[in-house]
Amino acid sequence: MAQDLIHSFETPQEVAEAVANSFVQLTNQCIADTGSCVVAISGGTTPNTLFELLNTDEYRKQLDWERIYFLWVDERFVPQTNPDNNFYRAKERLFAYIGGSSHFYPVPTNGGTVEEAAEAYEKEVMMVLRACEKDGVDLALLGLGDDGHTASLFARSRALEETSRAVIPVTDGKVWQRVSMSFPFLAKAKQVWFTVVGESKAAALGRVLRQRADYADDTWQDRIGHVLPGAVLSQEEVVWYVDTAAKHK
Ligand SMILES: O=C1O[C@H](COP(=O)(O)O)[C@@H](O)[C@H](O)[C@H]1O
Repeated sequence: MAQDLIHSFETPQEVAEAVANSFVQLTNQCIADTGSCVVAISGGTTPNTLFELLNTDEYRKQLDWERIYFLWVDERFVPQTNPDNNFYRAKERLFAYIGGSSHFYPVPTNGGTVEEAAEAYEKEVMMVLRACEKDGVDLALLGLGDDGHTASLFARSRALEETSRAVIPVTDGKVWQRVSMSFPFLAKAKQVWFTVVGESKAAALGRVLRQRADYADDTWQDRIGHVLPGAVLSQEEVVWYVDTAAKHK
């Protein structure tokens, strides 16, 4: 039976500090056990504070940057110079500073079509996993939209019908065309952590947590179509880092 472990904090800053501390512990343990740690980072603005924290002296020196491989859970199909691009935000806050000592793999969005970008990114993701001798990411750091979407997997999207591909183009999501890791792929993540902050998320978080409790005995496949995307993943344990404003309802 799947279980949700919910860590609540007063402020978004405290949430980010808790995630950063767990991130240090998990990546170091994973590297000690397997020689590497493959992390898939959420899109959106919520991870901004985490990126900034990881780029402080305190955290920079606690992380084994050369053995952490950063992938993106999802990306908006806009050039990497566009402030709406998820990699752009992470680069401005973290990767431009960490530079050569880290391995990071942004989604290729600077040309071609969204379908080509998804195909190319899937190959890259598989190449990283092969090199690290893993069949899924060690950690998926996810967020939650006001509408209950996670990654770029939206309720009623065709993307939810995917059964085999790891990375897919999403052309029926919101605002942009997008590239996203699929549920079949995210279902193989060893650890799943959600970070959810702000009052605008309260209604979606409340619904998602209720659905997760109602469907706790169901597989992720059986949940599709019945629950919001944030309630689909059914790893044995899913960890939530939330602030008071998001947990309010
Ligand atoms: O579009 C997206 O939205 C969610 C939430 O974004 P945020 O800006 O509220 O943090 C995000 O988790 C997802 O990865 C992203 O593509």
